[in-house]
Amino acid sequence: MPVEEFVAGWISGALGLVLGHPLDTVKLLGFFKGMSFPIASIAMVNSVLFGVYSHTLLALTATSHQERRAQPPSFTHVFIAGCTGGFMQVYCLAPFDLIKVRLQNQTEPRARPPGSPPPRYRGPVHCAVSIFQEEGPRGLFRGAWALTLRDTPTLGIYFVTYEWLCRQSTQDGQNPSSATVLVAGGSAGIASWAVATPLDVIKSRLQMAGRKPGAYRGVLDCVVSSARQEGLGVFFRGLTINSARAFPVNAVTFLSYEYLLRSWG
Ligand SMILES: CN(C)C(=N)NCCC[C@H](N)C(=O)O
Repeated sequence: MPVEEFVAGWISGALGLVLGHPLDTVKLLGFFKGMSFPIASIAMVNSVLFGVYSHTLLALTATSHQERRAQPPSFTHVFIAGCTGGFMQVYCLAPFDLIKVRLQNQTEPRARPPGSPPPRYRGPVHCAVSIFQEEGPRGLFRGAWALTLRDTPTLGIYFVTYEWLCRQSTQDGQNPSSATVLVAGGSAGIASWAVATPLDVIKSRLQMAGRKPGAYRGVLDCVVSSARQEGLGVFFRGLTINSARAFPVNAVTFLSYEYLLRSWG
């Protein structure tokens, strides 16, 4: 099995992550202060996403990455491959995403008034161990179903948007220019996050609820009670920051992914 797509996905995910670092720091209250954990986790998730996407297209169309400009796959195949990549990366992403959300929602030590109790989780590893001890192994996958609903279709949309925009401004059989890849990749990031944001809100609420008594009974219950209590606007919370971050992160991710695969021939 060719591994270049997985390696290129890992490196491009890491580069996108470094670029998104300032916005993640704002969004995540210091979670990305250290880069080693996100690089080991989110870049690995990107590697699964791009690797599975490319291998699914290979299975569906019998074309390798290099052959796909001359013989472009149909958008239906691109969508199916994107959904498959999105579905497969969820089970790798779920525990890391849960840790991120739990850390994001606790007060930063720097901001704590003197005398207040220390934060519940001391860092990503302590957070993972505590969840495992308190909620069992399944606790680490809390919110995974909402994450599956969020990522399966949205990653289909992600790759279709990218491919469609590249083909609009590229002659048949040619590779898209760097400027085209940057714009198409950034726009794919924005389009996918715009669609993903409502389920992102629900997923984060389920992840935060943990095993608390009175917590939501499931995805639907969380959707209904959030809408009843806070109105439909609740589903668009975070849309602006998600989009502002999505453009540069995904522009760089796609540019480095394409560049690496082209230079490896
Ligand atoms: C809407 N979703 C979930 C995505 N488009 N995911 C793929 C892009 C991942 C990239 N590292 C990012 O954080 O934007």
